[in-house]
Amino acid sequence: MDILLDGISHSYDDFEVMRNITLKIPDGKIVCIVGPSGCGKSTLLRFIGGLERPSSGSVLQIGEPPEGCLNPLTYIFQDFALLPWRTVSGNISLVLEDHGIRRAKAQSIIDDVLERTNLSDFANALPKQLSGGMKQRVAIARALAVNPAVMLMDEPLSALDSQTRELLMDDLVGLWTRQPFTAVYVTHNLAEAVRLGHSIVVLSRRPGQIREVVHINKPLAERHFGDPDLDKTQKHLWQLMRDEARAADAELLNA
Ligand SMILES: Nc1ncnc2c1ncn2[C@@H]1O[C@H](COP(=O)(O)OP(=O)(O)OP(=O)(O)O)[C@@H](O)[C@H]1O
Repeated sequence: MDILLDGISHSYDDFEVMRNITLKIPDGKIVCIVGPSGCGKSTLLRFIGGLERPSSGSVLQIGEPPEGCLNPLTYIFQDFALLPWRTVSGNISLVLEDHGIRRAKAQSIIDDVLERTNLSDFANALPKQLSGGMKQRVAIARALAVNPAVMLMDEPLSALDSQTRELLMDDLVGLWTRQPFTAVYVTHNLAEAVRLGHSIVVLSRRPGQIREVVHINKPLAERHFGDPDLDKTQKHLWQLMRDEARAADAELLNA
């Protein structure tokens, strides 16, 4: 299923947040969204997820969700959002219970997503026993369990230290390579964007408008830490963003 954002503009009363965003999220691709603080990245994600409606323009779903999809648009947040009293398995089974899926069918889905996220040995652990990186793996496994059409990822790695972020990026690349998924991935981190994005949308400061969409053709599995091509793209992204980020920073300070 593709998602098309068609001419999205939004204001909160007379506070204009974004202007005329038109963008396609193609099936099976990861689209990263970067831009200075306050340019409307999370707001755009809420529009795609249907949690809020834009003042004008529309979010169109083109085509059918994948077979067995329980929840077409599924969020992954930076704070993991796990229930502390439920085990890893229990946290995943919760989203299946919501859809009336229990017992053997639920167990086979849980086993599959735990295996795909290398969590099989931690099925009975409680969140408090897990590191931040492991908790985020559980959140990813939980999202995969509903076989979403599109994963909406809002700064999913930003609560983690840099080594753990590297490991999780490798995991996401491995997951995508084994079974491509569609994602909109909001991040402040340009290194994440060039490692994970098939395309990277650079927004201007508020009101957020698309400044440029950068496409990266190198397969995800061939992108590595310190890759000179990626470094070049990252520098280009930073050049696009630097002045906007500085202006946005000053704007927030003066608000
Ligand atoms: N419900 C709301 N009511 C009023 N203003 C809002 C609301 N939600 C967001 N905003 C404002 O809209 C602007 C865009 O917010 P948003 O959180 O989407 O930006 P962002 O690009 O994700 O920011 P950051 O990178 O800092 O997370 C901000 O100025 C924010 O204060």
